[in-house]
Amino acid sequence: MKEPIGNLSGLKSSQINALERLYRRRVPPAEFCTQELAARLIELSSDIRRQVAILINRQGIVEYVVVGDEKGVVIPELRDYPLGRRTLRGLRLIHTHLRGEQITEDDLTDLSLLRLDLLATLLILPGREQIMAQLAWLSPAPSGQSAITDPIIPFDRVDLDFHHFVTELEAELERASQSTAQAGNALERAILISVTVEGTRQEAEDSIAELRELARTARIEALDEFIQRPRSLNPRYVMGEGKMRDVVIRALQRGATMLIFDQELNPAQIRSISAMTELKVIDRSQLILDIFGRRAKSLDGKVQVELAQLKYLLPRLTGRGVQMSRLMGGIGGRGPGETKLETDRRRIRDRIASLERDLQELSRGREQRRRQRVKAGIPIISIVGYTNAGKSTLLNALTQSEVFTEDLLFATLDTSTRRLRFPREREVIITDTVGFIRSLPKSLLGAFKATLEEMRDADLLLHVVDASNPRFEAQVSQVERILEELELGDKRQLLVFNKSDLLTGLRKSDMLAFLRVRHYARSRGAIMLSARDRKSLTPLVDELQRLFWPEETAPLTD
Ligand SMILES: Nc1nc2c(ncn2[C@@H]2O[C@H](COP(=O)(O)OP(=O)(O)OP(=O)(O)O)[C@@H](O)[C@H]2O)c(=O)[nH]1
Ligand SMILES: [Mg+2]
Repeated sequence: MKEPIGNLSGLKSSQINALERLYRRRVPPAEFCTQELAARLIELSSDIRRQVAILINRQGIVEYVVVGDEKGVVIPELRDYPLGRRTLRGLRLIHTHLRGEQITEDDLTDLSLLRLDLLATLLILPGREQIMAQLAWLSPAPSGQSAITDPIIPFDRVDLDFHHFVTELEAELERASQSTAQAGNALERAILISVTVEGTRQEAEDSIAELRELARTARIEALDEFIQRPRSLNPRYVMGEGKMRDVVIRALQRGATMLIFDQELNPAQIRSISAMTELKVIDRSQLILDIFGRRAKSLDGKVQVELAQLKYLLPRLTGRGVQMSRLMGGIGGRGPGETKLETDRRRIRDRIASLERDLQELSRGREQRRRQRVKAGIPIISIVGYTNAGKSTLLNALTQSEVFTEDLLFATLDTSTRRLRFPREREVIITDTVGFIRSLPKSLLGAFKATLEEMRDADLLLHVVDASNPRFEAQVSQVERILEELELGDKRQLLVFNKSDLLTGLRKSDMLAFLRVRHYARSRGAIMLSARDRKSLTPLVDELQRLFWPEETAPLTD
């Protein structure tokens, strides 16, 4: 037999038994609550001077009996009724108000956050005997008020065919959330959130624009964006609790399945936000990890990504099971895997240790191959740059090969190495590397280990920039900063401004922006080219030849 939940202290056992018997009640499908049940709730509630709440499922079975205090009642975690992708919980909440008060803001917050089928309060107005009721339900209108509240009326005048009502409401809510979400192959629908106390609004916007790109790469549809720039960060919710709640309600209204934060959340923040909602809560790092997880093809890449994922998750595994599973569930229910999820921290540590051994093994193999190359005395060039700059395309164009390229972030995770032949039997080795991105957490840098090793060996770093990206300056500095961090700042570098074909359009649409790019490129001695146009590569090839074989003055023949 189920027991009542909540504030039972000081209650007589007869009172507890009476509350417990509420679990035996049944409500017919057409009614939201029977007259007798309503009367009983009022009676029990005034006897114990506390609010009493019941949650009834669609079969009319009482699933939870909850006791509050005089002013309110705390709804427990509805573990057996996860929301998942449904728009409504499948539970209605009926509770008593002791002082004849109207439905409160807290009641409406419960309704919105829990996505209840219906919220009803039962009350007796002062000096009256009759049981009164007030009903509220979620509004299907995609914007504006999230709930609709009826006036208080006598219980016996409530005219509601519950089954019909809830079916219609659910269909309407479903339609409303679908109309905001585009049909497509998106795995998830997300609300993007940036909360920052540093930098300008423009910087926050640029960063969230990039987060949108990351989301697109992970096949997540971004439904909406919130940028908050509070004076100080809230330690529990990053933004203020009330604001966080508004965002969550908004997200549920729009049919979102997850919240993505542009800033890294600490474990405590992920926990408190997850306690507020069943939406998945992830941050930029986790999103990047997820993309890496999908994109890693080689054994080496896979091992490194799993390692980075586990290292990221380990300190975050202090929560209860549910939160843990949500954290590790990943996007579209993937991630390091549901089975690993139940394993405890100990097993994760073991796994980390074993992956690290694998990695060492793999790294030894790489080391050997590299040593051979160095011994052969062939110059090595590493192509580096921001993600999506066109690094792989340039490698392909230079070496006439077919490395995978795509207009998504992190198309390349595994390094590929090609030979570029020059006249007179000269050649260099060119390696393609994973793209950089801002706010790349340290734990993720480890995942680039193979790439990094390649870069250490390089005689020259070819820094490729997407000249058509409005944020190219910031991207150049990001890449330079990461290279500094990797202690590669002193390596010889050549700046290449790629996608020059797109600048013709820019010149027409935004002359000033065009001049800015050109000025910047010239002042930095960059080579302009388009990796899509092989003819435009000649200045680069000439320059490489000049750099590696300066004594030769023979003109390039190609
Ligand atoms: N218009 C134009 N598009 C280009 C040019 N070079 C590359 N692209 C496109 O830019 C996108 C990204 O190219 P990739 O070569 O995959 O970029 P990457 O730097 O290797 O990206 P990651 O591997 O994701 O870091 C692709 O859609 C390319 O077709 C260019 O010169 N002009
Ligand atoms: Mg690439």
